[in-house]
Amino acid sequence: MTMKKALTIAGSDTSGGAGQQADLKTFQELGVFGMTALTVIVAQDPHNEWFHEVFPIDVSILEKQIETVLAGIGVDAVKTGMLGTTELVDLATRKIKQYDLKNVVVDPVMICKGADEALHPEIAVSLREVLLPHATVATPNLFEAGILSQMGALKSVDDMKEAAKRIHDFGTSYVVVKGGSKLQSGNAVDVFYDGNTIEVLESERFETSFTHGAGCTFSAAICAELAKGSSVHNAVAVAKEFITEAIRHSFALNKYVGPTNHGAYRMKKHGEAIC
Ligand SMILES: Nc1ncnc2c1ncn2[C@@H]1O[C@H](COP(=O)(O)OP(=O)(O)O)[C@@H](O)[C@H]1O
Ligand SMILES: Cc1ncc(COP(=O)(O)O)c(C=O)c1O
Repeated sequence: MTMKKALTIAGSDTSGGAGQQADLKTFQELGVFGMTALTVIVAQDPHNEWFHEVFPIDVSILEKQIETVLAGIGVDAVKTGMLGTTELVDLATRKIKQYDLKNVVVDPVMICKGADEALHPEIAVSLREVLLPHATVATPNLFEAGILSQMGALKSVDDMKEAAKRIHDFGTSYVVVKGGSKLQSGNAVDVFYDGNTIEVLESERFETSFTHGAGCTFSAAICAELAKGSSVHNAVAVAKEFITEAIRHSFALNKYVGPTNHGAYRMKKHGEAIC
């Protein structure tokens, strides 16, 4: 059996719960061979949960990494995470077009959990006009969907539906707007739009702040399922189940950071005790 392959073009989260570390763990858990192209390195102040420093890498180095994978190996699906600068957004898009990639998941990361301001507000324009037209699936969170759709703060499921439609209009085939724990709702609500029908995806919502990397994990699960040949509808359904179990069993690394548990979905499926 040939193993399916997925590439993440994303940042490094040194603490291991988000970014390409989360993506690789998720690919592995879902039985897909993961590869990486590093865009930025994120360092957090260990004594201040709100402070993030982002160090973008040189565009030519990202290009060499992407070429290593796309020219030398090939992929069944690709996802983008934190891209950090307009130059890195442009390069990632150019490569997606050059290699005519089909299963492209764009997680338009503009913010780290806990913050309330975009890390790189200037990349909104290139995400909207350059990258999103080439996305098979886009997975903005509530904040990112508000910026990309130019609707400002989204406060209701109806706002999320409108934002999903506007983002679809940029050329993205499928859009998932993640309400997560930001939306005032009893459940964890996401909105899924396929260009025709809007579906509201609801799951149990956990009272926890240990959701570091939830969005990365969710989009990586979609990417892994697409790599294995799933339809987008099925891939999103598996990803929702994957992230629900991962958050149900999330845990603290220290008093600030708690990642999701990437092994929980597999352990539950195999009837194993979840640790
Ligand atoms: N507290 C929670 N309980 C259950 N599901 C959650 C919770 N927080 C987020 N989710 C789910 O995790 C996924 C990622 O959402 P979110 O955390 O909002 O993304 P991001 O990390 O991009 O901000 C979504 O499917 C969302 O509904
Ligand atoms: C490299 C990187 N990408 C993405 C994110 C976004 O993480 P989340 O999935 O919690 O939104 C972070 C957050 O710290 C990060 O460090």
